[in-house]
Amino acid sequence: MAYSEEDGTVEEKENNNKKKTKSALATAWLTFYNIAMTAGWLVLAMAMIRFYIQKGTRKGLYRSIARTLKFFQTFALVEVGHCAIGIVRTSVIVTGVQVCSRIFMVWFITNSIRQIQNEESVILFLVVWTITEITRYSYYTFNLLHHLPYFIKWARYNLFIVLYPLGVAGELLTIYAALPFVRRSGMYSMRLPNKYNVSFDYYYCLIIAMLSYIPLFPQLFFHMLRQRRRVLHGEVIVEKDD
Ligand SMILES: CCCCCCCCCCCCC/C=C/C(=O)SCCNC(=O)CCNC(=O)[C@H](O)C(C)(C)COP(=O)(O)OP(=O)(O)OC[C@H]1O[C@@H](n2cnc3c(N)ncnc32)[C@H](O)[C@@H]1OP(=O)(O)O
Repeated sequence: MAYSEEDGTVEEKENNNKKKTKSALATAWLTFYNIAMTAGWLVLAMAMIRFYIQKGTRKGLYRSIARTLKFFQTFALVEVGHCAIGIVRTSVIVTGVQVCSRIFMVWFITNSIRQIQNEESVILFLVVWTITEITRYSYYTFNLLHHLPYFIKWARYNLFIVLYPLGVAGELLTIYAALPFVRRSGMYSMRLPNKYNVSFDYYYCLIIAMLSYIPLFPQLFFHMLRQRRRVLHGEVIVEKDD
C-alpha cells in the first residue's frame, strides 16, 4: 500500500518509544525493589548481631527476627514474576525453585515448629541467607546504576561456592531436626478415614523434600558456576530455554 512505508516508520518509532518507557519503568521498579531488599536484609543482619551482643545466646534469636524474615523472604516471590514477564534475564524455574524452597523453609518448617527454632542449623542458614542476599541485592542495585564496585561483583560470584553448600546443610539439618516433632504431632497431615477420602503425611513429604535436594541443588549450583564464568571470565554461555 502507498502509505505503508511511512506508517511503518511511525509505528516503529511508537514501538521504540513504548519499549523505552517500558524498560525505564522496569529499571526504576527493579532499582527500588533491590534497594528495599538490600535494606531489609541489612536490617535483619543488624537485628541478629544486636540480639547476639545483648543476649549472648542464639536462644530466642529466630523469634526476634521472624516477622522481618517472613516479610522479606515472602516478598521475594516477586522475583519469579520478574522472570515471567521478562524484565530480568533469568530462568523462571531456577528462580522459582530457589524462592519456593526458602519460603517452604521459613513458613512450613521453622515458623511452624517452635521446638526447632533455637537449633544451630537455623542460625546457620539464617546467617548464610543474610550474607548472600545483602551481596546479591546490592550487586543488582549497583549494576543497574552502572556503578558496580569490583568487590561486590567478586563477592556475588565467589561467595556462593562456600555459602551455597553451607546454606543447604543448615536447611537439611533443620528439616531433619523437625522430623520427630512432625511425626509426633501429625501436623499438616490427613489420615483416613476423612470426608475427602484423601490421606497425606507431612512427615514423608519432608523426607521427599530432603531427597529432592539431591537432584535440584547441583542444578542451582552449576547454574551459578556458569553465571560466574560468564560474568567474571566473559565466557559466552548458551543456556537452554525454560
Ligand atoms: C516447595 C517445596 C520444595 C522443597 C524442596 C526444595 C528443594 C530445593 C533444593 C535446592 C535448595 C537450595 C536452597 C538454597 C539455599 C541458599 O540460598 S543457601 C545461600 C547461598 N545461596 C546463593 O548463593 C544463591 C545463589 N543462587 C542464586 O542467586 C539463584 O540461582 C538465583 C537467585 C536464581 C539467581 O540466579 P540468576 O538470576 O540466573 O543469576 P544472576 O547472575 O544473579 O542474574 C542473571 C541476570 O539477571 C539480572 N537480574 C536478576 N535478578 C535481578 C534483579 N532483582 N534486579 C536486576 N537485575 C536482576 C542480573 O543482573 C543478570 O543480568 P546481567 O547482568 O545482564 O547478566
